[in-house]
Amino acid sequence: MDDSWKDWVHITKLDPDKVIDNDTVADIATSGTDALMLSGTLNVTQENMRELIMQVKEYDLPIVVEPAGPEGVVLDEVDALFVPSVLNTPDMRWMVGTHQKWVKHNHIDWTRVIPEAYIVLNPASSVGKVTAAICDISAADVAAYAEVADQYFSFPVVYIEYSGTYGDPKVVAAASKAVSDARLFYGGGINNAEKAAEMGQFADTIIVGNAVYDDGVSALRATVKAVQ
Ligand SMILES: CC(C)=CCC/C(C)=C/CC/C(C)=C/CC/C(C)=C/COP(=O)(O)OP(=O)(O)O
Ligand SMILES: O=P(O)(O)OC[C@@H](O)CO
Ligand SMILES: [Mg+2]
Repeated sequence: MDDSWKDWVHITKLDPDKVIDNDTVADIATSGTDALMLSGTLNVTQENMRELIMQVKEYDLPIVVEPAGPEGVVLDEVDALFVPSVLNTPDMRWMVGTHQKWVKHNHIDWTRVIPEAYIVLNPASSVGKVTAAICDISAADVAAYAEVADQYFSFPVVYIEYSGTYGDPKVVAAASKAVSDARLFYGGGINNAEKAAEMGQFADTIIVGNAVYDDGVSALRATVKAVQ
C-alpha cells in the first residue's frame, strides 16, 4: 500500500475470535479511528477472519490484517498485511523462522506487506506466552531493541505490545527517544481518554483492542478524541 498508514494516530484492533454485532461495527467505523487491524494470537482461522472482513469491508476505512502465522494470512478485500517479528523472544520462529516457511511455500505480494518489530512486554498475554517473550527487561533494554529495529533492521514499525494490560509510560517514552525513522506503535490496556493521551504523547500511533469489547464504543470514541 502507499505510505498513508504512516499518518494513522489511532488503530482499532478487532479479534476474529470474538463476536461483534453489525451495529457495533458501524459505530466503530464512524468513531474517528484511522484504521481497523484484524488480529489475535489464539484461534484465528481463515473462516473467522473472512467472516470479520465481510462485516467490516463495507465501510470507508482502511482494513489491515495482522496474522499470527501463515495460516492466518488473508488479503482479499484487505489493504495490507502487517506482519510481526518478535525481537525479545529466544525462539527464532517468532523472529524469522515462520516467515521463512511462509515465503518458501507462497507467492508474496511484497507491495502489501508492512513488517512490524514487536517488543512484547506482558508475559501473561497470549502473545507473550506463545512466543515465550522475555518481558522482565528495563526501559533501557526496550530502547535498545527499538533502536536496533529502527536503525539496523530498518523496520518501518516498532510496536510496544502490552496486550491486555496498561504499560509503563516511561518505557514507551524511552522507546520514542530511541526511534527516528520507524513509526512507534503502542498497544495495551487503553480504555479511556487519559491513558490514550498519556501513551499518545510518546507513540505515533495507539492501538485499542479489548476496550471495544469490554467497555463499548463510547470508550473507544474517548480514546480517539484524546489523540486526534
Ligand atoms: C510469517 C507470518 C505470516 C506470520 C508470523 C507472525 C509472527 C511471527 C507472530 C508472532 C507474534 C504473534 C503471535 C502476533 C499476533 C498479533 C498479536 C500480538 C495479537 C494480539 O494478541 P493477544 O491479544 O495476545 O491474543 P488474543 O487476543 O488471541 O488473546
Ligand atoms: O487489547 P489491548 O489491551 O487494547 O491491546 C491492543 C493491542 O496491542 C493488542 O495486540
Ligand atoms: Mg487480544
